[in-house]
Amino acid sequence: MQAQIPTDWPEGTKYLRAPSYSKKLPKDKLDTILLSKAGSSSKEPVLTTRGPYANVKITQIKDASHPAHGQYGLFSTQHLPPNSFILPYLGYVHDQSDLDETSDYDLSLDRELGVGVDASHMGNEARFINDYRGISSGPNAEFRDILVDVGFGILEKRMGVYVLSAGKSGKKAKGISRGEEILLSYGKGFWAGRQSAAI
Ligand SMILES: C[S@@+](CC[C@H](N)C(=O)[O-])C[C@H]1O[C@@H](n2cnc3c(N)ncnc32)[C@H](O)[C@@H]1O
Repeated sequence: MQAQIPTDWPEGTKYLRAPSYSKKLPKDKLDTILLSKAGSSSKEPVLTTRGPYANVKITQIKDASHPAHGQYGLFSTQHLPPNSFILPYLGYVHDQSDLDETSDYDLSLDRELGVGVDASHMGNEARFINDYRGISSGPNAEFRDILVDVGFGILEKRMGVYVLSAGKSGKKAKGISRGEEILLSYGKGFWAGRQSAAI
């Protein structure tokens, strides 16, 4: 039986159900990502999760006023309550010795160790989440550290995408409505980097 992949998944990009580790990642860095369940006292939530994700849909953007018109975005297929987990951000886990500086899909996993997750050639639905700038007044989702129980007594450190907490604003209290685009903040650094690359 062929394993399922999401509708509209791009040809030539590998669909991942778990992170793919660079062979150049040294053991001491790997040991900060793959933790023993028995010895772990981490505060992060421990989840079990595996794609494809039915709560989201990869959709081509047809609205000409959308800044990523013609590209893809990630939309919800159901109401997603405030503070709820949506999906993990999967990709190629690497350090600075194995970095693609041209990637627009590279997310930091551990800033101190210089470890990132690059979803340019392989990843899951999360690689399609756009930045809110020019689309909405703010993001409706954010990255949070998570631990995933991968069995064999191992917890794997990943980045998870969560719906923003309700906060004080009435808008955020609704969470993400069915059919709404999921939007993150990539951070100003992402756009500043693109600007300097274009010069
Ligand atoms: C991680 S990808 C997001 C998915 C991408 N739209 C796709 O179809 O593969 C990041 C790229 O999406 C585009 N993008 C994301 N948010 C955007 C925004 N607010 N305005 C313009 N382009 C955006 C940019 O081309 C950026 O380099």
